[in-house]
Amino acid sequence: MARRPLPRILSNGGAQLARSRELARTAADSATDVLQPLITIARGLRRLATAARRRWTDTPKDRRGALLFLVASVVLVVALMPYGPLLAAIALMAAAAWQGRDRTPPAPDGPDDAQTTRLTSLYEALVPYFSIPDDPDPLYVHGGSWQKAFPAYEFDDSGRFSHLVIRYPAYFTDGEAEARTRIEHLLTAKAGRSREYHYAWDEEANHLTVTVLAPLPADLAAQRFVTAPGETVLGFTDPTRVQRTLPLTHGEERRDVPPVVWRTGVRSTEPHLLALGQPGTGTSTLLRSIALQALHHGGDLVIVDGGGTGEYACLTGRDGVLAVECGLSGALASLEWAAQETERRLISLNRARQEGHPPPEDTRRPLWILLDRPSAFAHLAAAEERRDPQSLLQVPLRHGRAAQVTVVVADQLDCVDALGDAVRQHTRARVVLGPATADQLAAALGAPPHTTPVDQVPPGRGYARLGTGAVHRIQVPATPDPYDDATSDAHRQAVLALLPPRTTPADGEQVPDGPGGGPDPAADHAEPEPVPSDSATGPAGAVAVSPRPQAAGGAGTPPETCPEPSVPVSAKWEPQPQPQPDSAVPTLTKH
Ligand SMILES: Nc1ncnc2c1ncn2[C@@H]1O[C@H](COP(=O)(O)OP(=O)(O)OP(=O)(O)O)[C@@H](O)[C@H]1O
Repeated sequence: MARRPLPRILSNGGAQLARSRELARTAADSATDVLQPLITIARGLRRLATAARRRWTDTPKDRRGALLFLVASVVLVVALMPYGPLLAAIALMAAAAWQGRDRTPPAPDGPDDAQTTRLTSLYEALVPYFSIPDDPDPLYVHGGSWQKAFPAYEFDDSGRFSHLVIRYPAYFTDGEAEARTRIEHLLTAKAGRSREYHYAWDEEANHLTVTVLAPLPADLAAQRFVTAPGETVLGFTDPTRVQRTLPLTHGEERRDVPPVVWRTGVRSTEPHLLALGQPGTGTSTLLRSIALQALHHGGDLVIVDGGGTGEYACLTGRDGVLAVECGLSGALASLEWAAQETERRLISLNRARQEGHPPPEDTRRPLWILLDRPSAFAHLAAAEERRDPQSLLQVPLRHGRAAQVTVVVADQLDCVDALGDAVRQHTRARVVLGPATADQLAAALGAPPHTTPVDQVPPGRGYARLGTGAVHRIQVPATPDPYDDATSDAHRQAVLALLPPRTTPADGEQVPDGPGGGPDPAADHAEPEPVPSDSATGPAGAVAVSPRPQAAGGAGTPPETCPEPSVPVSAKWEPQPQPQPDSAVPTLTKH
């Protein structure tokens, strides 16, 4: 079915709203400036009236007559004097202006004692890093003054730094990543490890600006995101690094949140994605979130789950989901079909181009291949002397972009050695979730983040980098498995609402229904059916790989443990330039 574009107000409504709010705020500020004298006099008159009323109530009743007589006499004298009423009005306005003045005490000029102690201790800690014995006029010296070293600082209500500008001597090697990292670690320790900091090095001015980052919202649930076809929201980030915002609902509330949007398709510069993380940090949740968005935009999905824990059962048999595979045979069959389908699309596209026709209809529907923990299959395939399913990703990874085929791989950080070369070289969009060392982040993303990772992070929190772009902090929207008992009801309903309807079964075919409308996990432990060899059958037509429920620990289910790495445990992964036009891709290579 043809899709109509979103109305303009929905596609860029967030930006318009933000602009209108900004205009309203500017207008209110200007009006307040112009009306400030009137506001002051009105406030003073109110204070004078309150004081007069208090005086009247405090006066004993037997003296009120005399007081009233005195006031009446003064009013009479003023009224009879030449220019008396005018002078009285001027005097009243002056008194009101004086009474109505802003009486908030001015902020103290310098830091208080506790703040001075913090600044002094930080200065002393930096001395060994920012001084050399031969410096005739050292900026940093033991017992020296911090005033010249810290030109700007701010503290929060708890007395900790919220913003700090640090000057450093020109001979400090701020171009070296190691030297910077040393300073950043020291500052993180001194300013409090429980928060995240952004470090901006100004190499021209020899200034380092440290800013405390507000925690990313961790309560955003899966929902329909206002995005165009070909755009996938990976998560949400800081407003400073992203211009665009998305309107999100959170219960009754509406918020505009800056997203990290990944673009796929023929014009994408990062057509495939690799998500890494420690176990339980939310990589499967990210894949589920991507799957729901892909289905919403009319994509076809092949899901291969090496974890074998049935986390994608909710997608089985849904419109657009071609297969959800947990066993090795099923994974091999599905990926073989996906590789053939990519080739078929390429041939068809090429033929159409040569004949001067537009791309054929059956090559336009996006095909998504989602692989969770392929490293588990690598181990199993080696044990059974069968083909590693990852080897079948070569064609989709290399040529998928032109054929609207997108590959998303998720695996554990410790199992990165088991990922094939093609996966490492062709996944230019990268996400790392959960705790990770600075080295692991730099190796996986191809560049270190400008913020320090914190020790305790909620699930779904991490970093994302699209190609050679900036490294973003990211929080993945909560998209839990709706069939998991631990999932809250609100989150379950949110995910269920996003699932497409079930595929109408072909004649005689049964799509099993389990509890809660889901598939029966015990219904199929058998090896999958052979894949039709005729790959020219488009996914939009007859389903190439018939939907089947998840195997839950059957003979073909891969082990849940991570396979032994094929190189020593100390093996290190580092970014390596590619010998291709897209050579800036962060690749992970063995040492
Ligand atoms: N973005 C998120 N927001 C809220 N909760 C999340 C988020 N991501 C994951 N979780 C929760 O964290 C737990 C682990 O998530 P998930 O299964 O996606 O992790 P994983 O990295 O795939 O781990 P494993 O490989 O062990 O399955 C689940 O309970 C899930 O609901």
